[in-house]
Amino acid sequence: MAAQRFFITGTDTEVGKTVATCQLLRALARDGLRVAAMKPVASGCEWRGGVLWNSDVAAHRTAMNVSVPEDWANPYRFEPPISPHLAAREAGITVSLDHLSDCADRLGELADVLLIEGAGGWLAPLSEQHNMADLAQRLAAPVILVVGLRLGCINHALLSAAAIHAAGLPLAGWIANRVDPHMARADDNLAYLRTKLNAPLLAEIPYAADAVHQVMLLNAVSLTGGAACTTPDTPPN
Ligand SMILES: Nc1ncnc2c1ncn2[C@@H]1O[C@H](COP(=O)(O)OP(=O)(O)OP(=O)(O)O)[C@@H](O)[C@H]1O
Ligand SMILES: C[C@H](N)[C@H](N)CCCCCC(=O)O
Ligand SMILES: [Mg+2]
Repeated sequence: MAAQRFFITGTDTEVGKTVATCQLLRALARDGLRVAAMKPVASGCEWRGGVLWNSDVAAHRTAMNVSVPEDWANPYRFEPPISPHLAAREAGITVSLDHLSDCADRLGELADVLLIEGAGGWLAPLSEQHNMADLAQRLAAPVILVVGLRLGCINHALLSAAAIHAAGLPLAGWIANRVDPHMARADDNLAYLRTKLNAPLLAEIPYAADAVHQVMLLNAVSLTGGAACTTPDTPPN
């Protein structure tokens, strides 16, 4: 049976999509599920042993519990750390949604859950024609929004949620990631978002130097079991 897939987006680049993806993979694996991740397009790669290496893809590999071919998990990789549409254009490559959909289908045969991490935020472009939202639509993947808790994130989170809704995709849930340990009124910001984002808060990720290696403490929410999603009245801790 094909994997249940989720598209992991964020309020911006560098808000913790990779950290959240890795933590969620581990949490689901601990529940006995076969989990895989995909990074459809990675810009910001480096040459290692004659091949382009990407840190997001490498991090995903530490948290997956199935073996998947690199060319399916990360079909497009580019060296410069710039917007994917520019990196692809400079490389003379057109990112194909057909190809990405094909790779996601193949990966989906190997796992129970497939997490697909976008690059940048919801409308980051893949080409002159397409962006992450088009890809998520093409993959028909419910969306998980990672909110990097820092000043400005309320606006970014609500705009992202509105755009996800406008794309006709369900917001399966959101994750609050404490990327800024010095953020003033962080809890008040989080409380406001809980009242305004019309989706369950799946988890809060504390600030930690080794966050990418940790396991997500999921709230009492069913992502994969088919039961109704619920957010507890009182968050854990
Ligand atoms: N909870 C956290 N505590 C401490 N550092 C964090 C946390 N979450 C993320 N970081 C750090 O912030 C940086 C950005 O995180 P990450 O790479 O997960 O972002 P991203 O949204 O995946 O970025 P991109 O758009 O490049 O894929 C990384 O250095 C990461 O280790
Ligand atoms: C290189 C970086 N870390 C990401 N992979 C790409 C971020 C693209 C952002 C595009 C934009 O919204 O301006
Ligand atoms: Mg990332």
